[in-house]
Amino acid sequence: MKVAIASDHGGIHIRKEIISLLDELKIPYVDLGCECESSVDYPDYAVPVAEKVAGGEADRGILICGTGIGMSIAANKVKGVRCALVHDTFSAKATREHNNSNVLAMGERVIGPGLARDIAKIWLETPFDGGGRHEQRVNKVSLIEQRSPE
Ligand SMILES: O=C(CO)[C@H](O)[C@H](O)[C@H](O)COP(=O)(O)O
Repeated sequence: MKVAIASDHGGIHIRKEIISLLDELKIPYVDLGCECESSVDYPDYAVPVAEKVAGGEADRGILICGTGIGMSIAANKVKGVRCALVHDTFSAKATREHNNSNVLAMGERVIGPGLARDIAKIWLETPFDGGGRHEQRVNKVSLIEQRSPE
């Protein structure tokens, strides 16, 4: 598995925490910034991660901003991306099992680094419960993308 990760200025500390988790789990990753403490725009970081996942260069993406909301909205505009905004461990497991989410968004102004690390670990390690009702529902979500105008 390869992960693409990015944050805006509101998510730098949790991004560093998750990078240390990825190192610990020996999961390869590409860190797409941001590099600075100054204010940046979350779509400029969400879209490159989402496109790496949609294009197959990364298997999963992780995005952090202040709330996770802006990142998740932007990432979900990219076809093929199922970005889940998660702030609890139950949802981290459920969104992998039920939604086969391929991008995780979290908010550093909502949760601390310890919980973010636990959420990311569970999300990375939980497989999709495919082959049944969940796969059927995820396929219906993909069909919505196909009927949307370009
Ligand atoms: O996009 C967001 C909210 O939907 C993120 O939380 C951003 O990090 C936040 O909007 C940044 O706010 P700031 O006042 O520019 O620091």
